[in-house]
Amino acid sequence: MASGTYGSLPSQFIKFYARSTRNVNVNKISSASKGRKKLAGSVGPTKQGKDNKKFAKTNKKPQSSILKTNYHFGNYGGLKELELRNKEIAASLVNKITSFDDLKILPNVRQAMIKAIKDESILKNKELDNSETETKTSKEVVPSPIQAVAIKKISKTLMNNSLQSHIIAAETGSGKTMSYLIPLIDFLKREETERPDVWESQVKNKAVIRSVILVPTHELMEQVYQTVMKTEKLLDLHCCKWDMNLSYDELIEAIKSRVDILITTPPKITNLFNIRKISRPDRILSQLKFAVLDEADTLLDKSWLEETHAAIRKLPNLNHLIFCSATIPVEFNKTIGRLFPNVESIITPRLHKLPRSLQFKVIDSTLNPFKGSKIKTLAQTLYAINNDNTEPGYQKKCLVFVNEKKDVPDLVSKLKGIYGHDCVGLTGEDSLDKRIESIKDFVNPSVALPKADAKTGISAETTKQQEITIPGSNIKIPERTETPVAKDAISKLKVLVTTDLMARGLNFRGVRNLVLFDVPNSAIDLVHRVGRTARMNQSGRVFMIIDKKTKSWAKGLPKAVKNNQTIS
Ligand SMILES: Nc1ncnc2c1ncn2[C@@H]1O[C@H](COP(=O)(O)OP(=O)(O)OP(=O)(O)O)[C@@H](O)[C@H]1O
Repeated sequence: MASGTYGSLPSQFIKFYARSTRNVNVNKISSASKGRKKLAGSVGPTKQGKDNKKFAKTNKKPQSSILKTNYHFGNYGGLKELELRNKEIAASLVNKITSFDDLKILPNVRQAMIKAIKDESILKNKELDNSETETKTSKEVVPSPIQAVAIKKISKTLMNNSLQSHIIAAETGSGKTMSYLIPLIDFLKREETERPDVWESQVKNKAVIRSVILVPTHELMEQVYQTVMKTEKLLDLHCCKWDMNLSYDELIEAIKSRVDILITTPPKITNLFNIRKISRPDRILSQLKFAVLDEADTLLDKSWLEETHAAIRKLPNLNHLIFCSATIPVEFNKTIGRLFPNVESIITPRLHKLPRSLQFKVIDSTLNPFKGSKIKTLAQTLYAINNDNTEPGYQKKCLVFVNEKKDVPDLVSKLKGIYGHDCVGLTGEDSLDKRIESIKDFVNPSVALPKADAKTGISAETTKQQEITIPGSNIKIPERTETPVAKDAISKLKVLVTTDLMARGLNFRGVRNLVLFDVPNSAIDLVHRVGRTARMNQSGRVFMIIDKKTKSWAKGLPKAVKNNQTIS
C-alpha cells in the first residue's frame, strides 16, 4: 500500500467547498459512582423519548468553544466529553510509555502479541520494522496511546480476585483491539502460573470457557477471531468462534478440550442454557473470568441491551469486564452508570476526534455540473479518485456509505450499469458467506499491480498523458506522467456500497478513500463511518456529498477535522 500523504484532488476535478467552522463542544463523561461491587439488579427499557433522528436547528449562536453539529441524536443524544482529569493522566502516561517493554506483560505474551501486530498491522513493514536496519527488533512495534494507558491501568490489578470493570474508549483505528486482548491473554497465561491450584484442578483439563469477547456483527467476529488465532499456536491457547456456521456438536467438542477465548455475540451465551446436549452450562461458565464487549455502545443500545445484560448475568465469577468503543454516547454512559456502577473509564485525548491524518471534503451536489443529482456527484467523485495520481501502482478501493439499506441495490446497479464501476453492495439482507467473501478485497491490504515489463508488452518508462475533459462536466484530468502497469492489471476502482453494518470496528486496511453518499444521521455514525479510513495514522480521504437539506449546516466538518476538534 502506497503510504505518504495524498495530494488533494486537483481543483479542476471537482470543486470542493471548504466551509468556515466554529469550535466544538466537549462534554463530561460522568464517572459512575464508586462503591458497590455487584452488578446492578435489573435492566429496564430506558425511559427514552421516541427515536427522532432529525436535524435540529440550534437556535443559539455557537459560543466560541462549542460547535453543535446540529445533529439530533435520537435515543443516544450527543457524544460525551472526555473527563479532563483522564485526558491529562492519559497524555502524561502516553509520553512515558514508549515500548511494550515498559508494560507489565509476561515475556512470552509480549513477544506473541508484538508478532501478531506486525503480521496484521495496517502500517507498512517499513514503518514497523525500520527495515533499513539489519536487526528487526520488537522495539519498533510500540504501544499506541490507548494500548499504553489501558494495559498500564488494567495490569496493576490484573490478578485481583474481584470484579473490575473498565471502559476503553479511543478514536477509531487506534489499536483498541490489542488494548483489551493483551491484558486478556496475559490474564489467562498468568492464571496458569500464579493460580496453579485453580489451573490444575478446575481449568486445565476441564470442559470450561475461560474468557469471552462479545461483538455485534459476524464480520467483526471474523476479524477478532483472525487476530486471536495468530497467538493460538505461540501461546498454546484454544480459541473458538461461535457464529451461525458452528454446529452444537462442534461447539461441544471445542468446550470439551477447554476454550480459552470464545468470540461470539451475546445471545449465544444465553443460548448455551437451551442446548439439550449441554447439561451443566453454569459449570462451563464457572471459570469464565474475563469478558469484553467490543463496540460496547452498540451492544448496550436499546436493540441489544436486554440480551447483552442477560448474557453478562450468566457470568457470575468475572474478574474483568471491559467495554470497548470509539464513541461514548450520552445514553450509553447512563446505561453503564446504572448497570455497572463501579466502572472506570480509560480514555485518550483523541476520543471523539476524527483521525488526524484524514482529509475531509464536502461536495455540494446542488452546484453545477451536478445540478442536484447525488448519483452524478458520486460517479464523478469516484472517477476523479480513480484517475488522480494517488496510490500509483496499487489497486485502489473506495467505500460508499448510505443511510438506508434499501438504497444500496439501486446505487450499485447505476454505478455498474451507467458508469461502469467495479462495484459491490452489502447489507444485512445478504448471506453471511457473501458478506465475508465480498469484504475480503477491502479488509486486506491493497494489492500492488504488476509492473509493466517486456513480458506484458508495455514499456516500463513513464509516459506523458495529455489533459482530458469529461464531456458534459467540469471534470478535467490534467496532463500527467504515468508509470504504466501491465495491460490486464489496469483495473477500475473497486467500490463497496454499504450501510452502518460495515461501519463498526472493521479494519479496512486497503481503503484510502471513502464517500458519504448521505450525511450520517448522527455524530456517532459519522465517527464510525469515517473511521474506516485513515486508521493508525495512515492517510485517507473522506468526501461527503451534501444537498439542499444538509448544506446549511454540514459545512462545519472539514474545518473541525482540520483544526483537530472534537465532534459532539
Ligand atoms: N501498536 C501498534 N502498532 C502498529 N499498528 C498497530 C498497533 N496496534 C494495532 N495496530 C494496527 O492498527 C490497525 C487498527 O487497529 P484496531 O482495529 O484494533 O483499531 P480500533 O481502535 O479497534 O478501531 P475501531 O475503533 O475502528 O474498532 C490494525 O491494522 C492493527 O493491526
